[in-house]
Amino acid sequence: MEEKIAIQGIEGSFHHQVAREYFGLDVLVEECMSFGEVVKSLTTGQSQKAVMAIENSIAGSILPNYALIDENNLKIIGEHYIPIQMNLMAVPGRKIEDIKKVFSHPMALLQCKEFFSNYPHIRLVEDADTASVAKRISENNSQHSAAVASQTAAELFGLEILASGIHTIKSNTTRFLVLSATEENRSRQISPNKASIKFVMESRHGSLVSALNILRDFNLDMTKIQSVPVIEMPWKYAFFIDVIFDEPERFVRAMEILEVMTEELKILGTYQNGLEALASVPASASVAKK
Ligand SMILES: O=C(O)C(=O)C[C@]1(C(=O)O)C=C[C@@H](O)C=C1
Repeated sequence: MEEKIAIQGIEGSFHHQVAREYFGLDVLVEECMSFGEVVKSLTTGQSQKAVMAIENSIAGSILPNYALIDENNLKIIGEHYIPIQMNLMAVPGRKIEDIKKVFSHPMALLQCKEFFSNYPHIRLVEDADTASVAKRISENNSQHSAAVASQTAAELFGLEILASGIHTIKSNTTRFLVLSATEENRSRQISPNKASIKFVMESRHGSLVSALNILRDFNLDMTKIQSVPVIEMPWKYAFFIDVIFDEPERFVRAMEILEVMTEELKILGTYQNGLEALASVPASASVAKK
């Protein structure tokens, strides 16, 4: 059976771009219209792996995705970063003054807030993904609506770009996780140098600092810490932490100690640090047309 990769969005979305860069140009994707659907596709075995955005350098973390990964016991088997270039597009011949509504994925709209503050006559409407709104505007020949999406989406669906590079900070980057329902389903057998963990601690003076000191003692370099509320227990938090390391044995030893110190410790996955690969990608790289 050919391996299927669940993505949020359709062909021409940023998730699609990631799937093609990570798995190869002829990757077989399962298009899902929400992150919940992506997870369902994995847990029901419809897809073997998935790509899921987790944070953006302008808009921040996608917190519900941490909960989805955790609650469904998904494994993080890789990560991939891409530079994100946002463009405003409409059917050919339209001007920005003609546009009354702009549709896109919520994270995409957040990344362009500053641009739209100059156009108060435009209403921003959240939608499933960047590419599907571009497709719909094209199919309906909408005269007063526009989409925020990639240049690839404009090319795929025959739209004209009214303004390019409209994201607030030019070095806009999104980090995506590669997920699987089982640990065995790894795609790359290279030894891991990054890990994502989650822990919950008793809330007492200095408990988080003691846990972080263990990471430091074992030379684990923390690249991210995210607190997420524990839903059943108001004002209690789970900490999601990413670390990079040179020696996997040090990671294993640190986890043995953290296991004892915490109420709950979960290793969400060990994988290859994707930032090293980003350094070699040109800023304008995008999905080639099929
Ligand atoms: O709508 C898309 O094209 C997506 O792939 C979704 C998504 C996201 O989930 O953050 C991906 C990257 C960008 O940061 C904006 C939107």
